[in-house]
Order: sequence, then structure tokens, then C-alpha cells
Amino acid sequence: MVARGSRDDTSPQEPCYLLRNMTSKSHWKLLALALVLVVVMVWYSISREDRYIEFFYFPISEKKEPCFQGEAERQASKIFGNRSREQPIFLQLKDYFWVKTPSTYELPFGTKGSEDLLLRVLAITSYSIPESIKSLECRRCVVVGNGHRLRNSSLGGVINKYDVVIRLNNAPVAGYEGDVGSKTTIRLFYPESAHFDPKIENNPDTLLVLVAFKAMDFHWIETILSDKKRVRKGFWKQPPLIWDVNPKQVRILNPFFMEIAADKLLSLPIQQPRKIKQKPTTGLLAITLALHLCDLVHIAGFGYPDASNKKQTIHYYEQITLKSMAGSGHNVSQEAIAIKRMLEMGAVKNLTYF
Ligand SMILES: CC(=O)N[C@H]1[C@H]([C@H](O)[C@H](O)CO)O[C@](OP(=O)(O)OC[C@H]2O[C@@H](n3ccc(N)nc3=O)[C@H](O)[C@@H]2O)(C(=O)O)C[C@@H]1O
Ligand SMILES: CC(=O)N[C@@H]1[C@@H](O)[C@H](O[C@@H]2O[C@H](CO)[C@H](O)[C@H](O)[C@H]2O)[C@@H](CO)O[C@H]1O
Repeated sequence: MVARGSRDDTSPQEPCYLLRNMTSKSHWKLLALALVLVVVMVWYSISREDRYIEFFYFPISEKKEPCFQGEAERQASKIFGNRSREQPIFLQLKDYFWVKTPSTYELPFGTKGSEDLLLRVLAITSYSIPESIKSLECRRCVVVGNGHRLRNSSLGGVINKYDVVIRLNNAPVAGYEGDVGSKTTIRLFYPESAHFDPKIENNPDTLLVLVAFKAMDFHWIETILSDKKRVRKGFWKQPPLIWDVNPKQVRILNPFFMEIAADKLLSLPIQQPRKIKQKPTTGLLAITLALHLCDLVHIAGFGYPDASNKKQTIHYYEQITLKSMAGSGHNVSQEAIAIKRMLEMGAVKNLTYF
């Protein structure tokens, strides 16, 4: 006989049994709900950490990638056509002084209307490709984007092994060597992005390549290099007033590369109404340049977070979000498509993920 009140003393019809049955059912429901909540929270935190699209990941190998002379050029001609073969990488004085090279477009896609200011800059800077690059049998290049994906990547050693390391804007090296390396062969910049100490963030022989967006950009570099009276107006952000660089290391990027990046990679109209000024990012421009300068092109640190990911920081070196880019004239989703296309066709390879 079982005593009253013990575990087995209720029959299914009794209210006590029903109550206990209900409680155990709601326990399961609660448990299931908690599980769903945990799954959602894990998924959310992973997606916030910017690690969720790992397509086209290119695992790093210790061996040097085989390099085939002319390979990037072959790929470039598929994307950009053959017209780019005759184009110099950097603008030359002779083309603006002895011959008045006509340009179809205004800056940033051409030099039309900015020739006089440009001439003054070309007279004090240089245009040659350094012997250290020219003499290479095969040019292995890496374009280092400023993306957050480089943070804690430990790619520094791998990046330093390339013959040519291309960096962008004010992306720092000092303090981030383990993730981004310390070698800088070429750095692309414009006045508003020149807020870096050229001596600390570059190597003694780094080429500083000006990407001109407006005639004032030529004027700024002239005042800096010739120590003339600085101009403060006409920039969307005050450029540095002192910038300690050797003019012989400064180059002016041929705006032709901006034109083909806009046209062939993003299908942007080159002649746009004054108000709508859409343009490729400096990173996409650098990839375009690399495909014309190098034999092998790898990229690292490219890729923006999803537009809905409002809190994800975009740079490896500072805490800013996609919001900072509103009004900058870039279409990052269109650029992602262009980069994926280049990855798929094997024109470039990615050291981070995309
Ligand atoms: C406020 C603003 O205008 N920001 C622009 C900044 C800013 O002017 C400079 O950093 C100087 O301070 O410059 C830009 O770009 P930014 O200097 O941020 O980055 C350089 C290039 O790296 C690639 N990138 C960056 C971050 C990220 N999450 N994914 C990436 O793929 C891009 O290809 C990018 O071009 C620029 O010049 O393109 C584009 C940005 O729009
Ligand atoms: C007309 C004008 O100066 N527009 C400015 C844009 O060029 C500038 O974009 C920035 O212009 C740069 C060139 O100067 C680069 O292209 C950079 O990628 C891009 O973000 C934005 C920045 O927030 O401010 C506007 O007022």
C-alpha cells in the first residue's frame, strides 16, 4: 500500500496529477524558449563580429605563391580592355609641358582643366617606377585595405614577404605590425587623407602617390612641397599644413585608372551631374593600379559590414562605423560585387575573407 501524499498516490483523473503534468509541460516550453534565445544570441554576436561571410577565403601558405610574368596584365585586359596597356602609371612632365596631352574628362577621371596646376607639381615631383620594382623578374603585390578584418589577423609576416605592399590613406603601421606588416612600397593618398606621419608610417623609400580628386589637390601638394603659403579652403577636411616628405618620392597617379575602375568595375557614368559625384574607393582604385603594375595581385583587409550592421567598426585601427561614409560617393555593395568577380575569375586572391 502506498501512503497518501507519496509520488504515486494520484491517478490521472485527480487534479494534482493534472497540475503536475501541466507544470512539466511548461518546463519544456520554457527550456525550448531559452534554447531558441541562446541560438539567436550566439548568431547575433557572431554576425556583429564581422566574421559571418567567409566565402572566398584564401588560406595562407608558408611557401611563396608561384608568380607568372604577365599574368595580372592578361587578367587586367579581360576586365579593362587593351586600352590600358599604353597608359603610364604616373603622370609625366613631358606629357604636359612639351606636348599638351588632351584629356577627355575632368578630375578625378582625367586632367581636363587642371593642367596648369598639375604642371607645377610635375615640375617638382618625379614619375619613374623605382629600379627596385622594375628589376623584379616577377612582381608579387599585395593591396592592404583598411578593413577591420585585419585586426588580430596575424598577417603581418605574410604581408611583409610581398615585393610590393600597397597601403591606403592614413592606415597606420606603427603598433599594428603583427596584423598588417611594416613594409610599405606605395601609399595612395589625397590631401584629406594625408593625416599620417610619413616618417613613422612609411619606409624611407615609400612612394607617396597622390590621387587627385580636384584641382585644389594639386595646389595643396605644391604648397607643401615648395613651402608656399598654404590654402585652407576648398577641402572637405583640413589637410595637414606640414608634411615632411621628399618631393622625389611623390608621384601623381594617372587618373585613367580612376576612370577605368569607375567604368569597367562599377559601370559608373564618367560624366556626372555636379551634385552626384560617385567614385570608386581608394582601395578599388589600388587594386586596379596593382593589376597594371604587378604580375600577381593579392588583397587583404577588404570588405565592409552589412548595411544593417550599424555598430560594426570598419577599420582595423579606429572605432568608426559605416555611418561615417554617408555622403562619400561610394557604393560599397556594388564594389563587393566587383571584388567577388575578380576573385572568382582568379585575377586577385584574398588573404582575409570576403
Ligand atoms: C569619412 C570618409 O570620407 N571616409 C573615407 C575614407 C577617408 O577619407 C580616409 O580614411 C581618410 O581619413 O577613405 C576611404 O577609405 P578608407 O581610408 O576608409 O579605407 C581604404 C580602403 O580600404 C577598403 N576598405 C576599408 C574598410 C573596410 N571595412 N573595407 C574595405 O574594403 C576600401 O577599398 C577603402 O577604399 C577611401 O579613400 O576610399 C573611403 C571613406 O569613405
Ligand atoms: C564635393 C565634396 O567635397 N564632397 C566630399 C566628398 O568628396 C567626401 O568623400 C571622400 O572624398 C575623398 C576624396 O576627397 C575620397 O573619395 C573618399 O573616399 C571619400 O569618402 C565626403 C567625405 O565625407 O565629403 C564630401 O563633402
